[in-house]
Formats: sequence, C-alpha cells, structure tokens
Amino acid sequence: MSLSSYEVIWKQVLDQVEQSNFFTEDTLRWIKNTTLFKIENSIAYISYRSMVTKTILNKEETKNMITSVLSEVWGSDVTIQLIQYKDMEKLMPEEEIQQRTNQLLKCTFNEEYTFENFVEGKSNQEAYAACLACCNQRGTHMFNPIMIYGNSGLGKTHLLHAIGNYLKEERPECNVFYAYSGDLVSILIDAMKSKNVHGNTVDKVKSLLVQNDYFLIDDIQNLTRESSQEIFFTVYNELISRGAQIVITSDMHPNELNGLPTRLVSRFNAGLSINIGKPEFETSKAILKKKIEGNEEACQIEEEVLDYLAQKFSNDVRNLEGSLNRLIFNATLENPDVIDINFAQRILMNEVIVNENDELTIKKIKKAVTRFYGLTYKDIEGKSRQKKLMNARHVFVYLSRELLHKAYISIGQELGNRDHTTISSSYERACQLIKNDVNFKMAVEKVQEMLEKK
Ligand SMILES: Nc1ncnc2c1ncn2[C@@H]1O[C@H](COP(=O)(O)OP(=O)(O)OP(=O)(O)O)[C@@H](O)[C@H]1O
Repeated sequence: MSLSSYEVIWKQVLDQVEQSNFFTEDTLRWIKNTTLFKIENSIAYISYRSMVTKTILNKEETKNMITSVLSEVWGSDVTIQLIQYKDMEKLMPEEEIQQRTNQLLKCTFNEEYTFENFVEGKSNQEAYAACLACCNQRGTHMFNPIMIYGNSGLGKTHLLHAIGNYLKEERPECNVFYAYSGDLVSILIDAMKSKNVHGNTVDKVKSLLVQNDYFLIDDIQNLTRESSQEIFFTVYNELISRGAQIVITSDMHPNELNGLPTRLVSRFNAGLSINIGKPEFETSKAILKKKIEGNEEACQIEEEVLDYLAQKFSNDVRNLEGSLNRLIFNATLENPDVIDINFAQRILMNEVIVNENDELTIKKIKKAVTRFYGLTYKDIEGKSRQKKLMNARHVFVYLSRELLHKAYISIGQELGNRDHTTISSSYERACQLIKNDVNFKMAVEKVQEMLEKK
C-alpha cells in the first residue's frame, strides 16, 4: 500500500476521533500531529514529533480509542506501535532492506585476473595449485581455510579473483563471495547502523554470507575492528560447519597477525598456510612476456631489457608491470625503433636511483622492524626471550649488517647495549633462519620493502 493510501486512512481515523468528542481540543491538536506510516503484520506504526504527543498516545484510554477506530477503518484488528518521526527511516519495508543488503554484498571479479593469466613459478606454484584445486573439489574441502600470505604485489588478489572467475565459468551454481577485508568491515558497519523494526541488517548480512560455497577474503590483516571481528568469527564458524571453502590472503603469516584475536588466528592455522614469494628471475621475465603477449609487433622490446626489468623490479609484480608500462608509454612518445637497454635505463633511471640513494640509517631499520612486529623500542632493546622479540632482533641485526655494513658493536649499542658476540650470533642465526624458515625470510623482505618505500 502506498504512503498516500495510509494518509487517507489516517485522515478518516482522525476525523472520526474528532467527531466522537472524546478528547479536549488541546489533546486533539497533539493527536493530529501524527502520521500513520504503515501497517504491517497487524501492527500500525504511528509516528509522532513531540514527547507530549507520545505521552498522550501512550495513555491507556487514548490508545484504546484510536486502536478501535483504526481497526474499524482498516477492516481488521491492529495494535499500535509508536515511533519517533526521525526514526521513520528505520521502518524501511522488508524488500528494501533485502535489496540494500544484496547491494552491499554484490561482488564482481576482475576479468583480467584469471588462472590462465597467472604465471606460475617456484615462488607461487603451491598457492596457484591450492587455489585451482579447491575450485574443483566437491564435498568436504581438504584444506580449510587456505591462507595465502606474502608481501605486497605478489599475486594474492589475482588468485582470489581467479577462483571467482573460474567458478563463475565452470561451476555457475556455486555462490561465491569475495571482499577486501576493509570493504567487509564497511559492509558490517553499515549493516550495524541500519537496525530497524524487522531486526537488524547485520542478521540479514550474516544469513546471506553463510550461504556461500566459497568465501574469499583479501588482506585479512585489515579486519581490525573488534565488532567486525565478532561478526566475522560467527560467520566463519558457520561457513566451516556448512562445508564452505574459505580462502584468505594476508601480508603475513597468521601467527604474525597482531591485530586479530587468537581464537581467529588459531582457526586460520587449522587449515593450509602457503607463502607466496617474490618471483624468481625467470618467472618475472615470463610475467613480462605475458603482459606484452599479442602486442610484440607494436612494442618491440629487446630481451636484455626484460632481463634488466626482471632483475630490478621483481620485489613487487606491480612495480614490474609499472616499469614495463612506463617504457611502453615513453616509447609511444619518442617512437624509438626498438626499446633497448639504453632507452630503458634512461627512462627508468630515476626509479632505480631513488631506491639506491635513499639515505638509510640504523634508526630507520629499527623503526621499520618494530613497526612490522608491532613492538616498542623498549621491547626490542629489553631482555625478554619471547620468540617474536628474538626474531625481531635477528631481523634488525641482519638488515643492519647487510644494508649498512654496521659493526657488531654499534648494532649492539642500538639493542640495549648488547655485546658484540651476542650480535654476531644473532647475525648467524638470522642467516640460518633465512634459509630454513619461510616466515622469517618473509619478515626480512617485508621490512626491507618498508625501508625502500620511505
Ligand atoms: N604470477 C603472476 N602472474 C601474472 N601476474 C601477476 C603475478 N603475480 C602478480 N601479478 C600481477 O601483479 C599485480 C599485483 O598483484 P596482486 O594485486 O594480486 O598483489 P597482492 O599480492 O594481492 O598485493 P597486495 O597485498 O598489495 O594487495 C596484478 O596486476 C597481478 O595481475
């Protein structure tokens, strides 16, 4: 029924109430200052603007009188619920909430990010294989969740979208949800705000989320709000018990996720965690070749240039692509016969030099390490032998040696005056860990990357 039909009904009710001479003129004036917003499930929602009206309408005799007239005009029994005028939007019709919720949860996949466009190499083949395998698994999923972690720009988002695109094509019957965790937080906050008389949009969002067969969450480290974590936790458990496949990406190993509650982290650890590393030289070259595939005629690039890019920019595939794009763009301006090494070095000179010349100090390394591990200087300088603190110290010592060639004595001074033999053992330990512990290696790379960005 439209709003204007309710207006007609309400006018009839008010006219009859007035004619009954039941109320004084004063009281009647307050009563007339109301609106019938809608009637749903035999509840008539009446909005008021002032507290005086509310008090009058809440009196037993007034309420009974209005209820009986309204029931008669409406044609069946109703009960009255009062609602403040400014809260009327909370009375959105059920369908509208549903539409809004669906809108919130709509997700699209980048069509460029497919399994075919993903170049496999040693650094990412496990992640690639796990993502592809989970798409074809029916029934119980062997590894749940699959957690892919690694530094920025190494293809984590690409793989999640590849899952989405693949399922859309090969198994269209599957419900797939993808969200960047920051967006998921916004969705949940938005849902929490729109409470209404039918309940809470959060409940709707939850009930829709748990119906998915695949639940893909990107950059989980940004799920930092406690209220969202709470909802996520419930949804997560429900999805697992329903047998949905969860795939999560993160920029660090679950154990290093400082902002997330332990109960979530321990659930992530129950599945399969796979590191995605920076591409090796050959993979970087293959990625570059893939990007120019089909355009070789238009942009002729010498092999030596691809070697140069693969060597200089493979820390982050985004940078690798960016440097290639920059060369191609400049080639369209200058029109060289071929993109050779001289051309490439001239165009990209600034980008490489920025990294090489950025003044790096031992303090900057300390700052980056503590920020990465979520520690204070006091923690890292202190005596605690907790694994995380020990690792942070090893990373600090290793990078101070490798990047600045600092003497053990000066590194020790920065670490609460530790003596040089402790620092030298710490350096040796770091070298061992880099070889044997992928998480430690990643931490070193991550901190180094943080330093390069400064
Ligand atoms: N192995 C690969 N093959 C082809 N393209 C790749 C590969 N790895 C990364 N890329 C490309 O590099 C770019 C960055 O990748 P992506 O956005 O997936 O990184 P990410 O690991 O999710 O980074 P972040 O943590 O910053 O979100 C994308 O354009 C992606 O297509």
